[in-house]
Amino acid sequence: MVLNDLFRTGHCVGSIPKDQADALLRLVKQDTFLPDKPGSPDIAEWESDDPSKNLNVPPEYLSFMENLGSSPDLEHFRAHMGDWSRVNVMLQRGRRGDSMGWHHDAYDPMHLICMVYLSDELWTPEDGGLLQLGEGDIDDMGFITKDIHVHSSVSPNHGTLVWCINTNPRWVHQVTAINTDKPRYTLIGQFGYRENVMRSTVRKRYGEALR
Ligand SMILES: O=C(O)CCC(=O)C(=O)O
Ligand SMILES: [Fe+2]
Repeated sequence: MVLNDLFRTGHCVGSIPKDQADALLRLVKQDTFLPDKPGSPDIAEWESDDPSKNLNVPPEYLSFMENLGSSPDLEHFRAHMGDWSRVNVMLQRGRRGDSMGWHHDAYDPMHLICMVYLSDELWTPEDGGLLQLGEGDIDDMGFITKDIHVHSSVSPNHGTLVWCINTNPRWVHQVTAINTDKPRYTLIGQFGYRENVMRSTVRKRYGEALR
């Protein structure tokens, strides 16, 4: 965890050990994915619409994320706010043509999120599927408006780990269109507090259409 990067730009980029990435990729390849909206990545069948209420995360993924959340790298956060009492996990498979527009993870009010990429093949920028991390002005609802300044573009290579602060709605991310037949796997972790999740009225605030 590079605190300067994280607090200057809202994100930082690192990696997980190769043996852990290899073990996760083996699991992911055996998983079943269901289609989401056209143009959006497929989602693991064990996911739920409300990640904070999902009790069906396979234990191998959950334990990996719980370990990541308790790593010394995150001590700064836990010193301020206490140990995470809720860890969400999601898994997605993007394919050619899929993309995701600029957003922060407003669909669940968790404090810190991470993305872990898993792949057998090497990704180049020409393959698309870049995770872009940016910043821009927001409207009164906390949604990004326009003129996003892109801080980083990250290819989804095996073992890459990206941390994002999810409490500042100016810090957003998107996924550019995938231009290759390589499957693009993302394991997503969200770290926060059960109390906040239970009290959340996200759909009341942002509307029922929110994912
Ligand atoms: O797959 C990625 O790189 C990003 C996924 C994401 O932003 C999300 O599911 O909210
Ligand atoms: Fe996201």
